[in-house]
Amino acid sequence: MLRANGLGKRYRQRWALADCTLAIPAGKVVGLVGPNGAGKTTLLQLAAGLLRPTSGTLEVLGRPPAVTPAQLARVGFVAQSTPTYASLSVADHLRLGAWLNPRWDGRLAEARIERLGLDRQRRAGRLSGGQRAQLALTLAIAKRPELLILDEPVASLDPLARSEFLQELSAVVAEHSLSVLLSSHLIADVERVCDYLVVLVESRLRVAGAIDELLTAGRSLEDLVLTHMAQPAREARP
Ligand SMILES: Nc1ncnc2c1ncn2[C@@H]1O[C@H](COP(=O)(O)OP(=O)(O)OP(=O)(O)O)[C@@H](O)[C@H]1O
Repeated sequence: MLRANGLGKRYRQRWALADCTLAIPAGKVVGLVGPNGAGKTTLLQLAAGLLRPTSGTLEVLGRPPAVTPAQLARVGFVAQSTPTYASLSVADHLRLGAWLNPRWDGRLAEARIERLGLDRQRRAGRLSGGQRAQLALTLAIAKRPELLILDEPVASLDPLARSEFLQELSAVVAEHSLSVLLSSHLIADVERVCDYLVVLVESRLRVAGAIDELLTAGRSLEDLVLTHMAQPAREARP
């Protein structure tokens, strides 16, 4: 799914992500966790091709990210701000999705919008934050990507919507053997849907591996993550 070698991104003097070497097998549902400012969004944006590395190399699904339209079509990305076009209606977004994406699954998109009870004629700018997030997620899933990258996908959803979204994500993964890379501060959600864990602390990779291999008998995922977060990080430099 993702192979990084000495990957780093620097803003002026500050390394947002430093010296990250990582190989995640395809088909995993990866939970990316870490404290605020640890570099999670930076890693996701590098993987989506929205940022260029300052150092090192990165391959996503075996290729450098977002270099060709074909490669772009293989990856779905929902940013933390769940961007939509404020003046376009829900129906316009679905039409736009169909027009822009070669593998667009219109039936899936329509069914999801129906189930969420979103008014197809309502402009995105008039939706609530959670409804906008659901619309953005619908567009990303209906694109039928091989890899779905989600930056804190459930942060603005109510508890029921969050639970339903995670259930649906698991179903989509099972049905379409999709890889997922998602960041979250909610360890219980990571435990529920993810089978692979990546922990970043202060711009550095702290731990990465299959969750069932990382967890020793009797230890909870929350305990494991908190222990790694609490350990002092080395100085962040490439
Ligand atoms: N455009 C930018 N310019 C300068 N510094 C940035 C920029 N984007 C991120 N940073 C810095 O890079 C570091 C990592 O930020 P990033 O957004 O990747 O963290 P995060 O783990 O996603 O945090 P959070 O959990 O709060 O969303 C932070 O110190 C942040 O201030």
